Amino acid sequence: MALASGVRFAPRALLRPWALLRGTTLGRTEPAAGGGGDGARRFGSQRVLVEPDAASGVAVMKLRNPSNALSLELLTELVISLEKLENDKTFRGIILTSDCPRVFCAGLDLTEICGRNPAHCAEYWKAMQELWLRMYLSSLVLVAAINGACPAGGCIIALSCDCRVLADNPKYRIGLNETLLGIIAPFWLKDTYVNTIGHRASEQALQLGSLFPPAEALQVGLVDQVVPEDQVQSTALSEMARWLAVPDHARQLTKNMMRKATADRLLRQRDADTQNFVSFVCRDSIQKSLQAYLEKLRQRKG
Ligand SMILES: CCCCCC/C=C/CC(=O)SCCNC(=O)CCNC(=O)[C@H](O)C(C)(C)COP(=O)(O)OP(=O)(O)OC[C@H]1O[C@@H](n2cnc3c(N)ncnc32)[C@H](O)[C@@H]1OP(=O)(O)O
Repeated sequence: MALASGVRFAPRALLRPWALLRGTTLGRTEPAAGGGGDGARRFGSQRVLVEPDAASGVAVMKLRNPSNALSLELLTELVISLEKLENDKTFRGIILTSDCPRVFCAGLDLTEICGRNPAHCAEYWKAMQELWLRMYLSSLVLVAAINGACPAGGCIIALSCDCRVLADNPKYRIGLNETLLGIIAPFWLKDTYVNTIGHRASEQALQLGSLFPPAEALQVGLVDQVVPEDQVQSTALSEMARWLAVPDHARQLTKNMMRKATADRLLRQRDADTQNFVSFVCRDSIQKSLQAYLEKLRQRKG
């Protein structure tokens, strides 16, 4: 964890993301539409598309999984893409957005924890912890351009960024709705919520499983700007410029000062948190309610 200009304080070797790659296509590089030099080359994988702009030092990272549910593969590909950008000194910021219509991120991929064995659930949860740790402590500026629904794990991905811009569409609700599924947000999701909107608002929202429409999300402080849908990207870029106007080392050390204690809490209890998650989700009663919820989602589609 060097602390200097170009600081990299994110714990890099928390887990070896490459070891998680199972038949993904990460690492492919393709020229962006219109061609161009290195700065215009996209890279990415099946589930994450990265459009880097070397001139501005900003990369746009697009999620492109079905409903952007956080499958093990998506988590792994996100960690690897993030690491790749962090290790390239050209880049100072990432705009995270969705390539999937109407959904920014549907949260945990429930098929990863429904009808799976404990070992799989543990592997999955470790990958979730890993992504959160890396995003929450990233030395880069992360701006979430939220162009769709953003429940539960999707909300946590957005809250791990430094700044959030939400499209003004009443269907694009954001929040931690775990209690409505009969599950409990783990302490580090709760901590992230409290750090963003404060204790009392979190206490209410977490117990009620509130999903906030844009105006309410802005009011409670879950997002920083609500703008018409066609202005989400441009507003995210303007926000990025504001954050990048600050010298990197001062901003990075300040970010670390604000977030490290929260991340350390998970780092200290990572194994216990994994065991707790696995024993909870593998209970028969929880499996039944997750199964019923998934079924409801599938039927709703028709
Ligand atoms: C100690 C215990 C600790 C426990 C901690 C657990 C932490 C949990 C955090 C979570 O993230 S739990 C997941 C919560 N997520 C949700 O409740 C979102 C559910 N999805 C939706 O509400 C909607 O899908 C949407 C995101 C608003 C999108 O709506 P849209 O109408 O555009 O799409 P659908 O037709 O509903 O869905 C399309 C397709 O995707 C499947 N799907 C949606 N969400 C998930 C998901 N989270 N996991 C798995 N699959 C999902 C849905 O079933 C459809 O599938 P199909 O096969 O195409 O029919």
